[in-house]
Amino acid sequence: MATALQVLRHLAQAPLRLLLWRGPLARLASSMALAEQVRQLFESTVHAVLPGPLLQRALSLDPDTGQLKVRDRSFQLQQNLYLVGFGKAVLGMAAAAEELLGQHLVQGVISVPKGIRAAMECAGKQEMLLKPHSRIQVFEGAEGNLPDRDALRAALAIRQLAEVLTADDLLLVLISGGGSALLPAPIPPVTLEEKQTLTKLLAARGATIQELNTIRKALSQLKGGGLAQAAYPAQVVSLILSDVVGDPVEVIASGPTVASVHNVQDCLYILNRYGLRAALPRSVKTVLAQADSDPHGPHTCGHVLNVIIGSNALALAEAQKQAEALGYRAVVLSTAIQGDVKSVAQFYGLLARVAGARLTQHGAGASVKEDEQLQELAAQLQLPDLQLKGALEAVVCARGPVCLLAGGEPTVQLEGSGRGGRNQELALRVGAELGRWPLGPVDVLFLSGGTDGQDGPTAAAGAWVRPELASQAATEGLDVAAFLAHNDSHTFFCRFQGGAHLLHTGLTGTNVMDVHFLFLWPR
Ligand SMILES: Nc1ncnc2c1ncn2[C@@H]1O[C@H](COP(=O)(O)OP(=O)(O)OP(=O)(O)O)[C@@H](O)[C@H]1O
Ligand SMILES: O=C(O)[C@H](O)CO
Repeated sequence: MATALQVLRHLAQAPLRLLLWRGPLARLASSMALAEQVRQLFESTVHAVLPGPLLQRALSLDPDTGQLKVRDRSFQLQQNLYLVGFGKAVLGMAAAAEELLGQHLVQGVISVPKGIRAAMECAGKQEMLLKPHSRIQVFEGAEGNLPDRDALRAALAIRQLAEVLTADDLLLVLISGGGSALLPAPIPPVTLEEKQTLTKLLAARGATIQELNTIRKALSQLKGGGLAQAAYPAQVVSLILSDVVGDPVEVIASGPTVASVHNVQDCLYILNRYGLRAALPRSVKTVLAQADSDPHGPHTCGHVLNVIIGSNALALAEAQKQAEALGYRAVVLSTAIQGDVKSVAQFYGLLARVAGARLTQHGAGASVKEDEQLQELAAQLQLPDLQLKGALEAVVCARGPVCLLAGGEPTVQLEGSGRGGRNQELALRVGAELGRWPLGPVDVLFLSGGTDGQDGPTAAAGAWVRPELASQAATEGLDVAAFLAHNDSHTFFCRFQGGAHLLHTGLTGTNVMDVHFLFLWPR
C-alpha cells in the first residue's frame, strides 16, 4: 500500500499529459493519479493561508525602538502589550505572535478548539504550537463547534484580562472562524444551554451566518463590540482571518471588536423567519427587551483597528497558480458561493455540462437552453463576484485540461439525522447531478473541501466525485438519493469504494471557508 501511494505521489507531480492515458486499466491508474494530484492541490491551497505566515506579514516590530507597525499605524511597546484570541486558526496565530513580540508580551489568553494542540503535535506542526513557559494561557473547548462550559471559562478569562487594561495598554486580538462558539458569554439571565439550543436550531433550519451572528451578538456580552468595550480605554488591534463571504468584520466570529448596528427588530425578524419567535425562552425575550431600552446605546469602537490578514481569495489565488503550474487553464469563478446546497450542486452539475461541451466542441453538447438555465441558476444564487462569462470564454480557448475554482459556504437544511457536512453533501449532490447527463468526451472531477480540515461533525475535510459515482455506488448496493434524503453523506463516502473518495487532512489549523474545484479533461 505504501509503495502504491508513493507511486501515486510521484505520478501526481508528473506533467499532466503523462497522466492522461488511454485504455481501461490505464484510465483507472490515471484516474487515481489525478485524484492524488487534486488532493495535493487542496493541500497547497490550505498551505497558502496558514495563520503564522499571514500574521508575520501583517505585523512588524522594530527591535531597537519597540515600535510595532500594523498597516500604516505604529504603536509604542513598553511592557504594555496583551493578547487574546478565539477561533480555529488562533493557536498558530498566537504562536507566531509570541515569537515576534517576545518580552513585549505581558500576558495572553486564547480559546481554541478541543484537541487542536494534540492534533498539531501529532501532525508534527511544531510552528503551530506555543513554546513551553509561554505567557499565553490556552483554553480548549467548543467541541463539535458548539459553545460549552470550557469555552465559557475561556470567554470569562478573556473578559477579565480586557477589563483591567488602561489607556497605556495595547490589546492584540486574534480572530478567526469558529470564534463565535469559542467566545460564549451570554447576557444573564440567558444561559449557555439556551444559547446553544437557539444556535443549533437556527443553523439546522438553514439560517445564514449573518443571521446567526446577529442573534449571537444580541445575546452576548463580548460579541458585537462587547470585547472592545471591555478593553476600553486601551488601544485595540484585531488581526482577523476571514471565514465569511466578503470578509465583513462585523460578522466574522460575531464581530467582538466591531460596534453592532443591529436592533431588536432585526433579531425578531430573523427569529420569525425560522419559526422560532413563538417558542423563545423567557430569558431571551428579557434580554432582547432590555437591549431595546439600553440607555448607553450601541458600543463605540473608535479605539480599535480591525485588519483582515487572510481570506478565501488568497487561498484560491494560490490554487490557481499551482493548477496553472500543473498544466491546467485555471480560472477563479467566485469567492462568494452561498445559498442552498441543492441549488449550488445543480449549478456545478450544469456548469460541468456547459463547460465540457465548450471545451470539446462536442456535437451532443449542451444546448442553448442549458446555457440559459445555467445563467438563470447563477442569477438565482446571487453571487456578487461570479466570473461565469469569463470562465466559459477561457474554456473555449483552453484546448486542454481546465480547472474552475471557487470558494464560499453553501448552507444545508438538515432534514435527516445522518452524518455529514456541507462539503461532503455538496460533493455527493454534484456527483448525482454529473451522472444525469451525457457529458461527451470529457473526464470530470469535482472536489469540495473545508479549509479547516473538518467538515461538519465528521473527521473528513470533504470529498471528491466523478460522473460515474451513482452507477458505481449502485453496484455496491448504495443508493445516493437515499443517503442524501437523510443528510448522510459521510456514511455514504465511508462505504463507497472503501472511503477512497474522502478527503482527509486532519485539523489544518486554519479556516477560510470551503473551496470547490471542478476539473475537466478533454479525452
Ligand atoms: N449531517 C449533515 N449533513 C450535511 N451538513 C451537515 C450535517 N451536520 C451538520 N452539517 C452542517 O455543518 C455545518 C457546521 O459545520 P462546521 O462545524 O464545519 O462549521 P463551520 O460553518 O465550518 O464553522 P465555522 O464557520 O464556525 O468555522 C452546519 O452548517 C451544518 O448545517
Ligand atoms: O465563528 C463564527 O461566527 C463563524 O465561523 C463566522 O466567522
